[in-house]
Amino acid sequence: MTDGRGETPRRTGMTEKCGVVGVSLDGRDAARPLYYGLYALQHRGQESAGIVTHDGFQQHSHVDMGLVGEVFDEDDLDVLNGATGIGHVRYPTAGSVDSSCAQPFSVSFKSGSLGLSHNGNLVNADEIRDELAAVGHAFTSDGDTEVIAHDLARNLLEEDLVRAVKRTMGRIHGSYALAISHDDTILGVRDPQGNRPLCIGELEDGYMLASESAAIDTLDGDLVRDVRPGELVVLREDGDGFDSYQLVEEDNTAHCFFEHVYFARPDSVIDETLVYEARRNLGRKLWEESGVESDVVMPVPDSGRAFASGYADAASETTADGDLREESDNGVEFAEGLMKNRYVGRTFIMPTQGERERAVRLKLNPIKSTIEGKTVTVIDDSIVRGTTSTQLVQLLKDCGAEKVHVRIGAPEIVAPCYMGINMATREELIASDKSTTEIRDTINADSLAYLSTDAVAEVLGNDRIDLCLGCVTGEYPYDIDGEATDRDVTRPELEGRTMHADD
Ligand SMILES: O=P(O)(O)OC[C@H]1O[C@H](OP(=O)(O)OP(=O)(O)O)[C@H](O)[C@@H]1O
Ligand SMILES: NC(=O)CC[C@H](N)C(=O)O
Ligand SMILES: [Mg+2]
Repeated sequence: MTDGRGETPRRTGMTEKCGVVGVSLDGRDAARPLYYGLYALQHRGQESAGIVTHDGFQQHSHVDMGLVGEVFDEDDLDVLNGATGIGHVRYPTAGSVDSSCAQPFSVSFKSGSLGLSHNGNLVNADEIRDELAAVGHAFTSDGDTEVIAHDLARNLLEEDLVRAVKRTMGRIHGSYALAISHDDTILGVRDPQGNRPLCIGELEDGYMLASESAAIDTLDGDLVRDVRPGELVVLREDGDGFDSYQLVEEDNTAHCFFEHVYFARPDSVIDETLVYEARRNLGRKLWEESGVESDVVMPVPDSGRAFASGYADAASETTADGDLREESDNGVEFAEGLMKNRYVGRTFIMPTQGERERAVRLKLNPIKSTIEGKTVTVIDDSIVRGTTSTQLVQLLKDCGAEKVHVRIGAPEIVAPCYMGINMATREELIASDKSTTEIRDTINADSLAYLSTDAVAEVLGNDRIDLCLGCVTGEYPYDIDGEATDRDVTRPELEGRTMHADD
């Protein structure tokens, strides 16, 4: 058994949330499929990676700081024996940014062993930790994920698996997509509002769970369906199917709309929607709502690409006034005028403003001939701090653009995310205290428009109340101290262990 929990410096500015994966196979070792599954989810977390497997007798674990390709070598994978297991890639949102919070968490207790991978963020982890610590639980981290593992381990001493999970779900509040190993049984759990994604895949010789369907594709599997909000999925032994238990049912979901806008891979299907198509449709809406005639439309790579392609498509059909184009009217030209250095990752969460500004310049370089003397519309998915758009507008003007219009495929981000995405604090968010006109002036654009929140809901096929829109409305689907809510979120009082599953 290996457990390498070394220290490496924090890797910054590249990812925003965690990725989880779990597999149950018919005899074949799970380690390599888990490794490739994590590789497909690398964009969801680059601070640490880990795998826990079970060979029917004992649990094996290898967890370390770094990228998937750095954390595991052939020897590490060779000793992760067993046909079942779970994996995790982390971007920290709660707890320390070091190996003490790297996942999967492992807990051994009287009736077996547990491994737990978590994507999301609990809003009541401290209350539960205090309560469990008071009855003798020793924690090795300050994160929220270990709290879930301990609570479940404790419940498993008194209840069967399904009841124990239900009881834990009654205690934890916030967002969670979990892949859990209980000895050689693999479980998937999604929070009652389905805030973070989790799906089920069928492989040639088994079943798997993954944050995004792209991980299932990587293993040549088929997407079966999303794990439903409030559902527990138990993968059967020997990869022989899965069982489903709807443990909690809520009237409304709170799917994170930003998974579709920015976080997830465009080739993933989340809650039955292909992310690429959603982005293209958001781009089309953006043209309908705020299209502006210009010589050329260009995306801000990477995430702006699908938005710009939808925007340009719509622009080739109708004018900015909504009239059908004449045959002689060529509409607007679509051009990749900004080249991305593929070795620079995501920039918006880099720790200092200086680093973020340098990174944008390092990452994006304009092609002068597509810009000089032209009216340019640049399309991005979002403006967070305004670093990217401020620099881009300047770059394009330096290249001789006559006018620069900026169009954004999401609404203004006015408030932080508490649900597992590392957004800036209110003070850092450019739209938290500025109007769109003031932002336009700050970034020095000739015009600026964002997509409306209603358009987002319409494109994603949800009512507003079924989405988590906290970062754009300032009203959250959870009870968060000091923040407003958009629904009834009364939580049951913490009553120690008197709260029981009722079936
Ligand atoms: O207003 P800002 O604070 O600059 O943040 C917004 C930018 O950050 C993201 O890009 P990022 O570089 O993180 O990743 P991407 O390559 O996937 O677009 C997003 O796509 C915007 O371009
Ligand atoms: N980004 C996430 O989903 C993070 C999971 C967990 N809250 C952690 O910080 O480890
Ligand atoms: Mg970007």
